[in-house]
Amino acid sequence: MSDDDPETTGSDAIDSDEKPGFSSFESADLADEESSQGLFDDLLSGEPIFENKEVLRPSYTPHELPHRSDQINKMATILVAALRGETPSNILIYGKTGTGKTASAKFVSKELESTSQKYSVPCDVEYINCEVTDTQYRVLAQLANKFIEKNKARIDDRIEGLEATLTALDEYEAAAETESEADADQSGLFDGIDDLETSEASVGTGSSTGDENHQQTNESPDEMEGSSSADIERMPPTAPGTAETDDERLDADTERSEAGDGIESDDELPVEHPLASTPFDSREDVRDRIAELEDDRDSFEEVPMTGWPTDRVYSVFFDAVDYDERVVVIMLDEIDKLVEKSGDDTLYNLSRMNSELENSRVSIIGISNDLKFTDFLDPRVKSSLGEEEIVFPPYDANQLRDILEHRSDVAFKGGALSDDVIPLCAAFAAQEHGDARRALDLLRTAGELAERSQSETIVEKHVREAQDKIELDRVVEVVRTLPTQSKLVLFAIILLEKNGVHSINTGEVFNIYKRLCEEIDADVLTQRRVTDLISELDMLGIVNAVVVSKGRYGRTKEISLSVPIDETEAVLLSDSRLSDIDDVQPFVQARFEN
Ligand SMILES: Nc1ncnc2c1ncn2[C@@H]1O[C@H](COP(=O)(O)OP(=O)(O)OP(=O)(O)O)[C@@H](O)[C@H]1O
Repeated sequence: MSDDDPETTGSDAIDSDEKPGFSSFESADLADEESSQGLFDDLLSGEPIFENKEVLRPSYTPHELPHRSDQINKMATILVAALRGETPSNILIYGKTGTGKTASAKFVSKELESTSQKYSVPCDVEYINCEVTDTQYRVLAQLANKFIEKNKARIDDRIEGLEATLTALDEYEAAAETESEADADQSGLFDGIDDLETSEASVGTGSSTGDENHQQTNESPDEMEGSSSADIERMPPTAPGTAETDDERLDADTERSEAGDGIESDDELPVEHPLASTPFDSREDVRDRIAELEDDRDSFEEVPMTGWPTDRVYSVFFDAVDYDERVVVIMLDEIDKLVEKSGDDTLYNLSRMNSELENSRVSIIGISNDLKFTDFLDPRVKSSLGEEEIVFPPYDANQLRDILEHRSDVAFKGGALSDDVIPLCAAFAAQEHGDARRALDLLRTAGELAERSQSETIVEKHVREAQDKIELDRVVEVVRTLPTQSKLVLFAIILLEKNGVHSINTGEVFNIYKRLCEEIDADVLTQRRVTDLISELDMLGIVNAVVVSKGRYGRTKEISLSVPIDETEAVLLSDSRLSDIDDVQPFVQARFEN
């Protein structure tokens, strides 16, 4: 069938349906074709620069991670314990943003899961981004629900397997019965002298059956066993009787009968009783187990995203993890955000779980770009979590070049990059702090800018423009999402700078800030709190605040703006609460003049 078929059918159906709306839409289409202004034509006609832009996006997980083999190997050496059924040490991964921590950890966990499947060792890896899931309740609820889901899926698989066993058992018994009947018929056919007792015995599991068969075929018991074993080996165990002769079937039954109670134990005999390699003795046992599993499945109650007491959530999570024998690796990315937002209770609970778990074992991988976050941890949590530490150093320009070259082969059309583009992107990102994400962003943005300007190749100019654009986008985003109080503090600094004040100090900022608050009826924070907000702006890279000593007058902060003043002011004024503040300009000016 061609791809076009459904479309053709679709439009036919529309016509015959006599829907005036659709018909006129179709004719409008034709009209548009003629009257099109070519808005998109020009853009489409330019040879696109990208072959596959997606590989430059942060969401893309690369198959190779150049310059991270040491860290990846170290993680693998620690986590291999999980594949041996042991508990791997907890790992803390540190490194600045964009140094490949998440990508490497995800790569290793993917390998771990696939190897565990290959060797049928139960091992689960769960990834949680604590920037999004930042409270103990949410972390535990998310983990609980993931494990409940996994448990349910495993239970369903098991039930399916047990139901298949029951079906096999039905078939097996039906086949056995048919053979016994055939046996009875044949006994009659042969010479009509077999006594009733013998043919009855062949229906059941009596050990005389074999002798009966041997008599029927006039073969010695030894010859009989030899030929039947070979034939049985070719038979599928779940479908007895499909490809075998009646004699072979009888032979198989004979063997089973000799093994006692219908369950085969002889290794040489491949047609097994469906329960032979199971822990079950009877159909009833299997049914009981299915009912038990169904009860288990129904007993799992998903945790709502709010509303339960945390200890209940923990207990559901605990039971869900311990339901099966397995090693569980919990990966907490941006773990510092979790500690910052809600303390170290979650980590405390997770790290002491192993002493209480009966079936499973838990190991934690924490990922952080804040090297100091462990200072806020309870010493017990700190030592348990940091059993192994792996540091991801920033990439240097050469390493970033390698990373970009790997990606650009797939991302761009041949010849789309001029020679200096990758080195420049790498150099810019290395200057920043060796951030591969930034380098990839730069390359992608440079490509987009080149595409937009209908250029056939990306050149140095595009990279520089991309650098400015990314920086501005970042500032705009950071400023736009600041809380109102921080916006007011920042606006105070902007007004001071605009009025030519250099070496701005906290007192000056506070005075203007106070005035601005009054203008828009906002609460006025204390000077100490305003000092904290200035430090936060400094950390975000929006202002630069250096502490300078003023001799016997003590120390003070000198503040200056680190971002483009006009664009930042424009973003602040786009906030509806702050937009009136423009009017206070004369007032601010007046304060400087006296
Ligand atoms: N060695 C590498 N090879 C290829 N791509 C890499 C490498 N290191 C990082 N990257 C890419 O850089 C981007 C950022 O990497 P990643 O998310 O792993 O950084 P991170 O250290 O976890 O940063 P953050 O702390 O900000 O989360 C991703 O797109 C990733 O694919």
